[in-house]
Amino acid sequence: MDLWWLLWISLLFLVPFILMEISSGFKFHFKLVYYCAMCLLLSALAAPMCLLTNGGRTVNNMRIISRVVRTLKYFFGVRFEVKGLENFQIDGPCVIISNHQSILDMMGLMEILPDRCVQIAKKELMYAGSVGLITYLGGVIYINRKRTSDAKSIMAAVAQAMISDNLKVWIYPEGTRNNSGDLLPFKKGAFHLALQAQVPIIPVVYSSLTSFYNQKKNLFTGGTVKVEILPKIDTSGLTENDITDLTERCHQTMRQVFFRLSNKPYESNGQSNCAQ
Ligand SMILES: CCCCCCCCCCCCCC(=O)SCCNC(=O)CCNC(=O)[C@H](O)C(C)(C)COP(=O)(O)OP(=O)(O)OC[C@H]1O[C@@H](n2cnc3c(N)ncnc32)[C@H](O)[C@@H]1OP(=O)(O)O
Ligand SMILES: CCCCCCCC/C=C\CCCCCCCC(=O)OC[C@@H](O)COP(=O)(O)O
Repeated sequence: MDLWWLLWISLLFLVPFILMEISSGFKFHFKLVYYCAMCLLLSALAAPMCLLTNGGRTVNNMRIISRVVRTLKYFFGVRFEVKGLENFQIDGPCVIISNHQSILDMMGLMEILPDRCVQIAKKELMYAGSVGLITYLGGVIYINRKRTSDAKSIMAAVAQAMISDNLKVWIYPEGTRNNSGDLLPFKKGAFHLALQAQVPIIPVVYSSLTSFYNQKKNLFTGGTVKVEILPKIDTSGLTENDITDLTERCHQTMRQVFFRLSNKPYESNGQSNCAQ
C-alpha cells in the first residue's frame, strides 16, 4: 500500500514535469523552425526587390536586405539598445569585428549595418535556399573554412576590393557561432585583412543572449540585446609582426565590454585570446 502511494505521489510530480519539458522543448524547436521559415520567407520577398532595384549582386542590395530583416525582431520580441553608432561614421573602408552567438545574430547585424558593408560567411550558407540567394545578391563573400589557403587568397582579394570599391567588411573573428557566455579565441583573418588593406578595425559587441535564448535549456523567449559600437582601432603602420598583439588587444577589449553588457563579473583568466 505504501509503495502505491509513493508511486502516485511521484507520478503527480513527474507527469507535469515531463509535460513541461516536452512542451518547452517543443516550443523551443517550433520557434527555431519558425525563425528559419521567416528568414527564408523574408529573403524570398527581398530577392525580387533587390533584382528589380539593382539588377544583380551588389552591396547596394544590403540596404534593402537590412530594411526587410529589421522587421524580424517584432515577430520574436527581441529589442536592441544601441550605443556608439557615431563610431561607424568614418570615411572609407574598415573591418568590423563582432561576437557571434547564434543564427539570431542576423537581426542584430541588420539592425546597425552601416552603408556599403558586406560580410564574410561560410560557403555552406550559399546553399540555404532563398537565404543563400539573398546573401549572394547582397555581395556576401564566401570562404571555405576547411581550406586555409583558399580562405587566405580570398581574403587577399577582399583587401583589394575594399579599397577599390570603398567597402566595409563585417567579420565574426570567432569563426563560428558560440553561445557559451564567453568569447572564443579569435582567428586572425580579420586582422590580416585590416593590415593588408591598411584600414581601421571597428569592434562591435552584443550582450549575451543566454537569458532569453539558450539551446541547452530549450529557452527562446523575447529579450533585450545591448549593442555597443566601440571606437575604431587604427592599424596604420602596423606590420605582420603586430598581428598577434592586435588580435589579443581586440579580444581583450571586446571580452571586457561583453561581460559588462551582459551584467556578468569579468573573469580575466578566461580562454586564451588567440586561436592557435
Ligand atoms: C533573413 C536572412 C538573413 C540575411 C543575412 C545576410 C547577411 C549574411 C551574414 C552571414 C554571416 C555568416 C557568418 C559566418 O558564416 S561565420 C563563419 C565564417 N567566418 C569566418 O570564419 C571568419 C573568421 N575566420 C577567419 O578570419 C580565419 O582566420 C580564416 C577563415 C581566414 C582562416 O581560417 P582557418 O581556420 O583556415 O585558419 P586560421 O585562422 O587558423 O589561420 C591559419 C594561419 O593563417 C594565417 N592567416 C589567416 N588569415 C590570413 C590572411 N588573410 N593572410 C595571411 N595569413 C592569414 C593565420 O595567422 C595563421 O597563421 P599563424 O598566425 O598561426 O602563423
Ligand atoms: C532548397 C534548399 C532549402 C534549404 C533550406 C535551408 C534552411 C536554412 C534556413 C534558414 C536559415 C536561416 C539562417 C539565417 C542566416 C544565419 C547565418 C548564420 O548564422 O550562419 C552560421 C554561421 O555564421 C556560423 O556557422 P557555424 O556556427 O560554424 O555552423
